[in-house]
Amino acid sequence: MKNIDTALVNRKVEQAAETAALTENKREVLLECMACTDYTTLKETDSPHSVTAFTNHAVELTGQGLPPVASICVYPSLVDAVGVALTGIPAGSPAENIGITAVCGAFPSGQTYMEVKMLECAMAIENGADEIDAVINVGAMLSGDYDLAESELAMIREEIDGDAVLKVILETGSLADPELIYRASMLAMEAGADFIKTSTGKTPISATPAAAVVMCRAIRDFERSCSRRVGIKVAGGIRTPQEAVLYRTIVAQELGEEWLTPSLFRIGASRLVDALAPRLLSETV
Ligand SMILES: O=C[C@H](O)COP(=O)(O)O
Repeated sequence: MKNIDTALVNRKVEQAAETAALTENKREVLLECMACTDYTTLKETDSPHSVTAFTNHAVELTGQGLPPVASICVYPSLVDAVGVALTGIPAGSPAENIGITAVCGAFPSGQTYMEVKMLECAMAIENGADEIDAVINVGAMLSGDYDLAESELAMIREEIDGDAVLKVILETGSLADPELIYRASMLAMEAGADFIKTSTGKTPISATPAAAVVMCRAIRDFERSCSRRVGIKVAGGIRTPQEAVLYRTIVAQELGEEWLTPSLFRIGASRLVDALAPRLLSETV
């Protein structure tokens, strides 16, 4: 078990906060945060009609000169509605690059049969999902049954094969212990995750800067030992441009500027775009 120096993690967060404060009003930084956002709607009230309007809004923002978000993130049953809303985008439009993320595997609890989880992933992909966000077996992690947690993720990886990007949600607020967050990060990457993601956004504690630092350290160690780059997605409770810039700064500080691309860094958020877009459109930054 890796020993995590919590005092060092806290110093890293403070250091990132100081750097972030210098860049949080820079237009190019905010544009980059927008391009790395998985624009998310995960509400019990969502419907084909509401996610169509949600998707159209993201597309319209590109027409006003803002970058396309990385993906639209929805429940699996709404993937096809997003797909329909995205078809018909003229070739060459920046909005063409918007992907579709489906939260799968009995999101957010993950508490169902493996067969159901795998079927849900397969159906989401069949309906047009490019990316799957699936939660780790948090109960298994907390009970010390790490082999079970890893083998379940490996089964999901095998099910989706190379047909979609796999983001594994660690639910860091529930794992709480930094050493357990590090271990969960490592086993998710060993099971084949393309990204590790902090949280579902459905628990009392979601993304925290300290958890992001620990995950970045695991990503760095994993790359050193396995020569594979894994992305990080921070998600849950991120509403303001300042928060987004803090996470971006943590990623740059811990992993390097080369991680600041949608293929290695995502911000999962339902409200961030509504805060970023007016500022960027009013050109006050
Ligand atoms: O996966 C993304 C999260 O559910 C988004 O959480 P949020 O609604 O707090 O932004």
